[in-house]
Amino acid sequence: MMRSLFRSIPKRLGPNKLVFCRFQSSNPQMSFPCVDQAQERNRRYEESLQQFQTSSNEDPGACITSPSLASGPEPIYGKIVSGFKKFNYNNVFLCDHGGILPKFELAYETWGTLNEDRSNAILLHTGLSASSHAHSHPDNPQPGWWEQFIGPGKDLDTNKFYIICCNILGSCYGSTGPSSIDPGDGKHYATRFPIITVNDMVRTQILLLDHLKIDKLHASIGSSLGGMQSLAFGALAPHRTARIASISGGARSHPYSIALRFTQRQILMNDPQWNRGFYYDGIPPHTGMKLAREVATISYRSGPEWEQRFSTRRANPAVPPAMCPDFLIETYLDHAGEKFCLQYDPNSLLYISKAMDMHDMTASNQKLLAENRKKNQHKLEKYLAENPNVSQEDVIKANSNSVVLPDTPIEEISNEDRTPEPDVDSDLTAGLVPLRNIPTMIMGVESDNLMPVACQRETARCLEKAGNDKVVYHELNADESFYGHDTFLIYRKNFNLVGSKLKNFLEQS
Ligand SMILES: CC(=O)SCCNC(=O)CCNC(=O)[C@H](O)C(C)(C)COP(=O)(O)OP(=O)(O)OC[C@H]1O[C@@H](n2cnc3c(N)ncnc32)[C@H](O)[C@@H]1OP(=O)(O)O
Repeated sequence: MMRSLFRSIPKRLGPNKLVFCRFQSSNPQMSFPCVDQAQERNRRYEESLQQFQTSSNEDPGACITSPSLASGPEPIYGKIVSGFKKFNYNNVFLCDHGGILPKFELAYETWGTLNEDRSNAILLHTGLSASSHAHSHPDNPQPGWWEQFIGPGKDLDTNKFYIICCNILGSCYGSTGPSSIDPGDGKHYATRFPIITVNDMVRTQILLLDHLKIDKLHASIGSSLGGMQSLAFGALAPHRTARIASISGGARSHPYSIALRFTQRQILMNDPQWNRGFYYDGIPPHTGMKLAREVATISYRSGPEWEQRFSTRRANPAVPPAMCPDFLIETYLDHAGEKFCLQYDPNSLLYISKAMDMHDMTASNQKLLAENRKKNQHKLEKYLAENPNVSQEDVIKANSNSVVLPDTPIEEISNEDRTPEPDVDSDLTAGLVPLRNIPTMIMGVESDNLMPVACQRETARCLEKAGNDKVVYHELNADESFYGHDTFLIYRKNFNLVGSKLKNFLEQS
């Protein structure tokens, strides 16, 4: 007679609420609740897909979510259709690596009031998986991912500034990305979506600013990938921002970060359900996503924090050791993966994380991209020839934003005592010349494993060498924050160093 084995595994439902869930093993010999859990998720997804297909005409593939995901820094966007404004750009857009988007959309949200001379706007660039919902508002009252930082009198003071937060190209939270429909054939782009760069993301945002008739920003700011974008903005359009703040970002990726993201992509792409990116009509690669998120979470936080928070405690010392989540750190990672695996589009993760890897503001890389774009101009011409109704002028304007590098290399300040630096330093210095007149705040966190503080030091150093004498550099040491990369997302009342330093920088004349 078949015997069902049950095994209890702990599950956190909220702070300090540990309950035990029971999963039935499909194999009578062995019990692996975490494996059963993935199968159960598959079954639930299949069921909800069927229900969804019968009850709605909407597309289940666009940003899939689970009803159990009702917490976290971002709202549950599910079928993301409202709560933000939309910028529709109906002209062709040529990407840095030669891909063509016949048109694109960007979701954005705003807080505060644009002043009469339109000079108080701050563009808040987001991290990898964030939506435009940085703060609550009447159209979406759920708390945003920077809820505590934005508002009247807050770090981003809405009494003074008009804050614009834009969901990035490639994402799935209302902007055009792999889960969007290709107008060419009415099907999801999936992995036919073009490779995009951080510059491409910023170029679309510059078009949004044109649309909003904002010539010059008070500041371009962001953390993590957002910090990369805020710097890229300075290289693409130095005349369009009065300040830049980059927190835990950097002017180029670190090989360690690339390695971490590569591993996540490999895990995801090797989930058979990824199906080379064409999963929108079926079950998404949720197991790959979950595992990728677990690896990502390891890179988002720090060892010292986890020592204090979890140490080597087991979730339930009363039960025998098991292969499935057992230590508190394991149940924590499991929870983080579970929470995310149906919340975000896997292909968006692939494209955006790849863009982060390729982020490199050295002069040589920026020149290469500019050359690439010139080489690919014929694609635009072909498109225009095939679509005579498209305004040529608009297309040229949209695709003219390119890096503003000097024609002649800058002369390095001579310093005989200085030990020769590796080439990359001068290359990055030359790449940052366009930012030399823009007051720039760089902030790093010593406990950051993902974007090592060395990247922030390098960015600040090269900016100074490029002639920028208004670089403000802050580094939070281990006593000031041990939350690693995610420091910028964690608000601590009366000890909010990220917010307070940013506020000082934004409000100084
Ligand atoms: C790379 C870029 O460009 S951007 C950077 C990317 N970073 C991210 O995406 C951030 C992801 N992290 C988050 O979203 C976090 O929730 C933050 C940063 C917003 C807040 O962090 P914290 O306040 O420390 O909370 P954290 O999420 O770590 O822990 C709380 C959650 O873990 C659960 N939890 C805590 N300990 C355990 C445990 N031992 N076992 C199981 N679950 C646990 C809690 O129940 C809670 O669950 P809930 O969120 O579903 O309510």
